[in-house]
Amino acid sequence: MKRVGFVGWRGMVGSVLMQRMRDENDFQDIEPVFFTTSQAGQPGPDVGKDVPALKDARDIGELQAMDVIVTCQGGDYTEAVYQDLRKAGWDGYWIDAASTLRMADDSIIVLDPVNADVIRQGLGNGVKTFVGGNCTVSLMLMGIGGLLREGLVEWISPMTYQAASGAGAQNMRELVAQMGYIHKSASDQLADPSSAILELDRAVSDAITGDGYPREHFGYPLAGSLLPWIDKKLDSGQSKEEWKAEVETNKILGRSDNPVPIDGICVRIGAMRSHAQALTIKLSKDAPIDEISSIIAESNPWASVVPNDKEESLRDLTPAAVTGTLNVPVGRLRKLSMGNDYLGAFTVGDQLLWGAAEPLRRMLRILNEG
Ligand SMILES: NC(=O)C1=CN([C@@H]2O[C@H](COP(=O)(O)OP(=O)(O)OC[C@H]3O[C@@H](n4cnc5c(N)ncnc54)[C@H](OP(=O)(O)O)[C@@H]3O)[C@@H](O)[C@H]2O)C=CC1
Ligand SMILES: N[C@@H](CC(=O)OP(=O)(O)O)C(=O)O
Repeated sequence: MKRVGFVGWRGMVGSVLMQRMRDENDFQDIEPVFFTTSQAGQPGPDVGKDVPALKDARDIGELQAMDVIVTCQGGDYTEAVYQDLRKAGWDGYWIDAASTLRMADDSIIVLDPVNADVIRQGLGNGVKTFVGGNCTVSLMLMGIGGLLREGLVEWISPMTYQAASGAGAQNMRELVAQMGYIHKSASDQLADPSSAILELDRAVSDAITGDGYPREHFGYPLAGSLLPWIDKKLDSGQSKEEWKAEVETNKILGRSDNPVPIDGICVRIGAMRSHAQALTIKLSKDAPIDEISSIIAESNPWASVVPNDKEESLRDLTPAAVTGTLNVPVGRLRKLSMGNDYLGAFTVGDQLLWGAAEPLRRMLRILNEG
């Protein structure tokens, strides 16, 4: 049985990973050891079997005793520990949610329903470092990866609608606090159905722009507004989140030598934990919508096609519909007025599941099953 060390298991991504592993009985087949940066010596979590007390996540000696380390602790931790651990001679498997090592030459970005072949080849070549992809990228590929595989895509422009969870647990709290603050500020006008709508609008607007609006974590209003920038600015004028779309997609697909151009604008909206994105896809040929739909629906068990109708789209193609599930529906499929080789699409998925925890869980399973 492999000794598997878990770091970052009590954070937001880590908690989702723990839940999925419990649901799938994954702990049964491994010897889990839990680490912490702040609570060494305390009891480990309940995973249905005895586990030792929490170990210090910065203790290289303890980490070296692991066959596999799974970390959801974040990039600072990876930077602080990974190189020292490798330099100390540790040759185990490192599975990481953070972006730090994603573009390293000796790492593979894992999303096995899309790139099992790349993962298997990497394992065969002795790769030991496996990193989960950016949430938006992974969710796009779970939805329309089949079209890329079939060579139907010349380029993609994704316009994203990203949930608060991508910014962290405190930001999710802040979004709800902002919603509550708005409601409180406008409650008098809301309680009186005959009040003038512009009075309600003014109360909301004053609340959002006023000093009392909770904005410690986002810095700006999200509820009642949106944030058209995610992560830092690069010299290209892209945000880092936008830059990831092309480089990560092509690395996941193992086609960095012949990359598909992918670029768009990433936007934070007031959803809790499911990201959505509208895609403009330049097709390499005038493929019929029926063929495109079949490729998407058959590409993996979690992708599905929502018919391009109002009722189905409003019911099935939203953050509210998919949150907490592994489903990645793709809809609004239609040829755009620019020409028959321009495809419009809209897709949505839970960014804490396929966007973060699930690819790591499945990578551990692949290692365990050999
Ligand atoms: N948020 C996201 O959408 C995604 C995040 N990631 C990556 O995962 C990393 C971790 O993200 P996320 O899970 O959001 O981080 P969190 O802030 O939720 O958790 C990180 C660590 O904070 C410590 N911590 C301190 N106080 C608490 C508390 N009250 N409850 C729980 N944990 C606490 C824990 O470490 P300890 O036990 O050692 O004290 C925990 O492992 C990110 O830095 C990023 O690299 C990747 C993809 C998506
Ligand atoms: N940046 C993403 C979340 C995230 O953690 O991405 P990455 O794993 O690439 O750092 C978002 O804000 O929605």
